[in-house]
Formats: sequence, structure tokens, C-alpha cells
Amino acid sequence: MLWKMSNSLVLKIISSSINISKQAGVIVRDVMKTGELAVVDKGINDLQTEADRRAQNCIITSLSKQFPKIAIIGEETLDPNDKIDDKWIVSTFDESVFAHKCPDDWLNVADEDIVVWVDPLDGTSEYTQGLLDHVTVLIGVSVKGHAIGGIIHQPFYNYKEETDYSKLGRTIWGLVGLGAFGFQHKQPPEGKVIVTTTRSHSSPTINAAIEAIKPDEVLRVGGAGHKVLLVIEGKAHAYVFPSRGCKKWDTCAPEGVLNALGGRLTDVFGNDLRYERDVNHTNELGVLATHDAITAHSFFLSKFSDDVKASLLSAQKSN
Ligand SMILES: O=P(O)(O)O[C@H]1[C@H](O)[C@@H](O)[C@H](OP(=O)(O)O)[C@@H](O)[C@H]1O
Ligand SMILES: [Mg+2]
Ligand SMILES: [Mg+2]
Ligand SMILES: [Mg+2]
Repeated sequence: MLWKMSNSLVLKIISSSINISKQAGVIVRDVMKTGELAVVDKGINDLQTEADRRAQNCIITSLSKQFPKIAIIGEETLDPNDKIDDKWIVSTFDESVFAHKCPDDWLNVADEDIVVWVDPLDGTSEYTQGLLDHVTVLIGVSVKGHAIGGIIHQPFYNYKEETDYSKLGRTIWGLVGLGAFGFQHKQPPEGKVIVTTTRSHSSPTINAAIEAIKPDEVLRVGGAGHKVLLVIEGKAHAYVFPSRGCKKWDTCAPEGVLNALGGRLTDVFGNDLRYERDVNHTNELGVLATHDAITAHSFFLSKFSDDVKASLLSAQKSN
């Protein structure tokens, strides 16, 4: 098979990132096992633990060794003298990815058009509180500013049933043109509206926006990756976050997976998020993610009032 002989750069990045995300997941579980989280307060309601630091080091070192010419942006600012253990550097590929033919759009992508966005541990606050299924490792791939694929690794998946730490975890990945793998894609229930939103960064604007939707159920959970998992597994129709605060490394991988499945992630005005290397890291105009790019997305967009939009614009101006 010809494509096996010449795997594209994009497929190689996805394939390598799957194995890297699993190693980051091992690190995240191991730090939790030691109980020594070494928490650093980065700001209001914004924590960093030893697991965030070690996992980012593992991901960025591994990716940049394999792909020295692409841009890689991670959430954490690390001490450059912090060297990592060689055993954490991943140089293998998930071969199952190469069983797929690379979609034509990604066959000839140049290194300089790629930016990989890394959130080594999404849901840090929930991690410190023992809400372990809210935690994900996110590696998102963007091409010319668009999220086209990503990996969402959930290191503690099944932790309530499985007591053997080494058997925990699952890895979901997707690429536009191929679809998404590693989970059961389900449509949310018809005849009712379920939204997922923040549990720890609520505000009057967010609450007003949710009330306007008149949902039957609101799932208040942590983690951007986790909320998008709820959407793609049919547990929620939409992830609604009309507020600043969520960053490009929170949204790139989930958006890549959603895009691969026919869903959509935009700001509250319906504009695509941009992922070029020099963009503002903050998603200033909020986030809306839905399971269906056309009908559901327009439905939820139509529920954002002028007041909600004005509040985001004025917060953007004052920053
Ligand atoms: O990677 P961390 O810092 O844990 O990422 C944060 C997000 O930045 C933040 O938007 C999420 O907020 P909500 O859960 O309140 O939506 C937070 O859970 C983490 O994912
Ligand atoms: Mg953080
Ligand atoms: Mg995050
Ligand atoms: Mg993080």
C-alpha cells in the first residue's frame, strides 16, 4: 500500500502524539499515586502541579525531537533547567494510525503551517480535588490556523470500576477527513436539551446565557476536554462557555476531534477560533461546542443575547 511507504507529516504527528499522550497519562497517574502534587498557584483559580510540569516536559521534549521544525505551544512555563528523565521521552508511533490513508488535504502540509497546542493536564483543579474523570491530556494539531485533528487522552478513565492503575485510561483521536476513534460516538437524546458548562468559573453572564437556553439539564463539570467528551459521547448537546478564560491549548484538540465528527466549536458569535503561532492565547469571546455543526450550532448561537455578547466584547476591550 503506497500510503504506508510515505506517511504524511500530519499522520506522523497524530500517530506519535497518541503514544506521547499515553506516556503523559502515566506521569499524571504516577504523580497522583505519590500524593506529592507540589501545587503552585499561578493566579486566581489557576493551579499547576508537578503532574502538569512533568507531563508538559514529556510531551514537548518528545514532539520537538521528532518534529524539530513545527511550532509547539504548551500551557505551562517551565524552568529550562528542568531536564526530564530519558525514560519519559517517546519516540514510537501508534502504528494503527498508518492503516488509514491520509486525507488529500493533509498530504502535503509544510512544517511551517503546523502549530501543535499542548495542554499537559486539563482540569488541574479537579485533579487536585480527586475528580479524576474530569482530567485529560490534550494535544491539538492546527494547520494554517485551523484545528484539524487532536488527541484527548483521559488517564483515569474507568477509575471508579478498575482498581489496577496500569489498566486505566483511554485515548480518543480524530482527524478531519478520517473521523474519530477510541470511543463510542453517540448522538445526544432527542426531545430534550442538555448543556455542559463550567463548575468552577461561573459568572452572572454565563448563568444568564444558560437560563436563556432553558435546558432540561445542566452538567457542571471541569475541563474543556472532558466537556467536549460529554458532547461527542451524546451526554450533552452543547458545551456553553460565554466567558473569557478558556485558552487555545484547551480548545485545539477537542475542536480537532469535534471537526472530524461533524461537530463544531466557535466563539459565541459563531466565528472559528484561530490557532496560528502568534494568536492571542485566550479565547476572548467564549466557546460554544456542539455535536452538529449546522442545526444544533445555529440553535445555541441564536440563544446568546445581545447583552451576553456585549459583555464579552467589553471584557475583551478592557484586556
Ligand atoms: O488546563 P487547565 O488549566 O486545568 O484548564 C482549565 C481551563 O483553562 C478552564 O477553561 C476550565 O474551566 P472550567 O472547567 O471552569 O470550564 C478548567 O476546567 C480547566 O480545564
Ligand atoms: Mg492550567
Ligand atoms: Mg486546560
Ligand atoms: Mg492544563
